[in-house]
Amino acid sequence: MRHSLDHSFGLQRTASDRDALEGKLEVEAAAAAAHGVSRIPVEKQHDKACDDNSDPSLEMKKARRIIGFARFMAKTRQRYCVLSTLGKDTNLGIYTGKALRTDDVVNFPEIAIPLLFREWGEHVEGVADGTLWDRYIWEGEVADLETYTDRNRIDNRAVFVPGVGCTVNSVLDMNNIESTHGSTYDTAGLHRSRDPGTGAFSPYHSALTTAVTDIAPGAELFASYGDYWVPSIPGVQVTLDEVLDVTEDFLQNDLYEFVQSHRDADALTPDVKEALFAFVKDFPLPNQPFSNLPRNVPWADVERAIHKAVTHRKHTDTTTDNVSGESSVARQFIREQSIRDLAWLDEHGYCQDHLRPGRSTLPQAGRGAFATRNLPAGSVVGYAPLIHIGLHGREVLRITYPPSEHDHHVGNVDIDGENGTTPRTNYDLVLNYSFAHRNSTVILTPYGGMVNYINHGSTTSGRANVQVRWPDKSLIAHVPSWLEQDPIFLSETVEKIGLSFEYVALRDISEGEEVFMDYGPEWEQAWQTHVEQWQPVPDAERYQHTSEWKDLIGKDERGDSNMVLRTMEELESNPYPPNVVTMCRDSYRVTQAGTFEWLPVLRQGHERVYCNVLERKQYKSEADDSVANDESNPSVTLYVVAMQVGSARDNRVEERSDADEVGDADEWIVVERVPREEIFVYDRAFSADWHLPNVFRHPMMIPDYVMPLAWMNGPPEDAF
Ligand SMILES: C[S@@+](CC[C@H](N)C(=O)[O-])C[C@H]1O[C@@H](n2cnc3c(N)ncnc32)[C@H](O)[C@@H]1O
Repeated sequence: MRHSLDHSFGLQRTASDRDALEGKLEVEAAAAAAHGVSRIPVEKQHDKACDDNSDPSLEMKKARRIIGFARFMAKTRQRYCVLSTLGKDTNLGIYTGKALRTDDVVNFPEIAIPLLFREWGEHVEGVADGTLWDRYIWEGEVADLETYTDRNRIDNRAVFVPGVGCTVNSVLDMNNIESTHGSTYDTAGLHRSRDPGTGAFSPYHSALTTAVTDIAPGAELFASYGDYWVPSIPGVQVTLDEVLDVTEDFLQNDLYEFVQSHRDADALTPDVKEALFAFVKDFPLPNQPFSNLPRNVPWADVERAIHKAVTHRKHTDTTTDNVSGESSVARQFIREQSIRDLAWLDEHGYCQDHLRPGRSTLPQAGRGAFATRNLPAGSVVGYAPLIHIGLHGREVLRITYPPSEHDHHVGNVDIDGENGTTPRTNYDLVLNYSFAHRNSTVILTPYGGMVNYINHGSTTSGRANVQVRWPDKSLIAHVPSWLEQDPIFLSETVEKIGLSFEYVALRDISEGEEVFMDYGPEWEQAWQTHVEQWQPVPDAERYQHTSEWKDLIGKDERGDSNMVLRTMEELESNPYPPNVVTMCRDSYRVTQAGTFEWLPVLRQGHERVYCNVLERKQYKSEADDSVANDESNPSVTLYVVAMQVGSARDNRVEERSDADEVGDADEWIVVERVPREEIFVYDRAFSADWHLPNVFRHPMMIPDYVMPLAWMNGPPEDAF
């Protein structure tokens, strides 16, 4: 047994303590929501940098989410990461140890680590190493990442969100949780003008997951990954709606019908029916619809349930052959079987909420992991399955920055000079969250809840209070024999996870204490060298991410989208930070007078063009041409902008066959009457801290005491 329910922080408080705390947090959360302290609403996440809005239903939604989180904080109790009950127990799953109500927050907010080494939706065929990663990549939009090109807002950004989002199973129309989109951009107080830790950790946080329905204690959590995502990943353990429909159709229209139509046959005894059912369930050929048939349930029970469903359907719906939804017997059994006994979870599961995130006590480290309860020496405080790369991790994780017209803004110059030809390379940020060994090509990235927040503290200094170890038995995500296989095996085994770390307390850890592990002497040496040699990039003082900058420039009571944008003339004396751009869609019409006027956007495309504000004009209304000169009359502000329409044609270059049609990127036109909400304020592509050329990159080192001999295939050519 790894831990006891009685160790739960929540249970140590009296019921009235808890209620009082819960009430207090709810009040605080509601107050925070009322003051607009919140995350970016889901509906607006595609255009994060520009606007929020004050739609009351969104405010309600925000407030409910915050209250949900407050409830979660007040009722901290264990959640688990254990075998899935689905199918044949072949993948991990997450269970709740406590009852959840709709909108409750399920977990502590997770980190979101942006990825450049792999694009969203890019499932590379035939490349073994790194392919396993395809299953753990989310669309960058999920965490509100800045785009990778300024002008196209849907380029394939990718993000890694460890924890619940990586472990949860999907039974598509049965989802009971939902990952909340968006993130909080938080550099933990570090700035590129003074801090060597800048860009060495991810600034994107708060990937919350919320319950979309009431959930019983012990129930497995299911998310919907989206039907469109799943088929592109071979063998992924997701049950599609349509597969469940086939299962249901087989159960009700084939098996049940067959049994009914032969019910007078002497040979069809109860034993024969059970044998027939068992045969189909364990059909020797891989067949997903059959593998979703109710397991560990006798046919007699299934038959009774189908009978009930069929009778119910006859009474309620005589016109369609509806076998999904409420009357779906397969779904009903999956739901029932996915609830585990709490004692069983306690015995077999790994608690995922012993740790919570917070700002590290180490000034340059960013955020860290803190104990949510007293954790005794020897107890498992965290658990993480590991995404492995066997042979070519150093190549896979090495990224090349595309030369772009904005490189000089972020110090991202080609190494040959500003107009040179050799693009800059670096390791992707996720390397800092991965383990490697000096004498091996193997790279392991943990995806358990909260463990990615654990910072380095050396054993010699006495700061380290946890260490990693291999689980001592076979688990769904840990196959001990892999520790005896060589890196070639790991590089070829890309269809499943087979390695996990346990994070074990080296001594008693008190509630609230920061948790540290020893990343190894090489890491410590590399960090010291980095700090000694670090220099800020040119013009660093002027950098401000838009998430902070928008607040500073001021907003009126209607919210960010009404932030007054500066004209080019005003910018001369009061410039934006160099990383900020203004953009809009190239949507305009030519007036009879031959001028250009904004046309309300019909094409909701994702392409943008650069624009510069020339003038702000007051009109009586958006539809009214007359300029308002009476200050006391209500009026709207519309913008006159210079729009770089040539760049829009550049955007479409690839789609054109005739190169002559391509316009001049320097072609600018003046467009009148552009509403404020159609001008977007963005961070330039590649301007965020983690793209800087002077950032620290180093993996944590796999400790020698856990490093399998079989993996030591010699020092890699490209050492870190
Ligand atoms: C696995 S992450 C730990 C979580 C990270 N602090 C965060 O905010 O996401 C490793 C990175 O954290 C930072 N870090 C960890 N321990 C540190 C230490 N002792 N001193 C400075 N930075 C540290 C470094 O940027 C390192 O590359």
